[in-house]
Amino acid sequence: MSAASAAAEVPAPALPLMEHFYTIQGEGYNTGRAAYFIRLGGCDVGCVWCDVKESWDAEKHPRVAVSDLVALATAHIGRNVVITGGEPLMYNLGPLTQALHAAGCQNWIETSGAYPLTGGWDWICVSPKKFKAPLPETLRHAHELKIVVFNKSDFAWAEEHAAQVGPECRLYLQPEWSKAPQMMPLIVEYVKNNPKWQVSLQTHKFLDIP
Ligand SMILES: C[S@@+](CC[C@H](N)C(=O)[O-])C[C@H]1O[C@@H](n2cnc3c(N)ncnc32)[C@H](O)[C@@H]1O
Ligand SMILES: Nc1nc2[nH]cc(C(=O)O)c2c(=O)[nH]1
Ligand code: SF4
Ligand SMILES: [Mg+2]
Repeated sequence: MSAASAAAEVPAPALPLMEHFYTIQGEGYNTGRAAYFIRLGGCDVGCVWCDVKESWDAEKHPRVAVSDLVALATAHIGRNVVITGGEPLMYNLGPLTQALHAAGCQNWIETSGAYPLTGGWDWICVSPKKFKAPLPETLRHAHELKIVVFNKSDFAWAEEHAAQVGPECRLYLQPEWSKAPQMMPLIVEYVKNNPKWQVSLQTHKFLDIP
């Protein structure tokens, strides 16, 4: 047996699955588009304002085989799949993204960029965090940079990261959900004065959908 066919018979490692749902992408460039969300468990970045802290402990979530994840993601008419978490890049996403592509999916990722980029992606959203710095290599691959604005010092921090992405990368400022009433007027003024940036809102929270 060749090394290649032996490798093909080794099943891809199962991944901890917190939740999965078919919804509308609520944030950033692909806002408004139907997408199947796969939320992997496990994150050690520790954002104080994280809106999905239940995802952090990978052990709390069952491991699911790649083939079963693909079956879930392709059970609806849409073929856009968002891999999120938790921090999805804590895992090697090569086998999952390969299987999703083979099933005709478009693979999108939501990541902090704190771990090496693995897998094949049609859209990469990097949302860097102060709590664990993004890798320069991952920032260079971003199609979209999405900065969560928690206080007014975050605009200068956003510019530091905008200087590290490629020339085609879309730039978004998204208010931290609980601070939106205070931060939104500042974001509006900032985008008016710095039009390379765009506003991103967590529209799914206004719509009360997942
Ligand atoms: C829950 S995270 C999971 C993916 C990855 N760990 C990350 O942080 O990019 C998904 C997206 O939600 C954003 N997010 C998390 N908590 C938020 C909050 N309280 N307000 C606004 N955006 C938030 C993150 O910055 C990220 O862009
Ligand atoms: N509708 C919807 N859009 C999203 N965009 C990014 C999300 C995430 O938690 O990664 C998310 C989410 O949880 N729901
Ligand atoms: S990196 Fe993402 S999942 Fe992890 S704590 Fe921060 S917002 Fe939450
Ligand atoms: Mg979310």
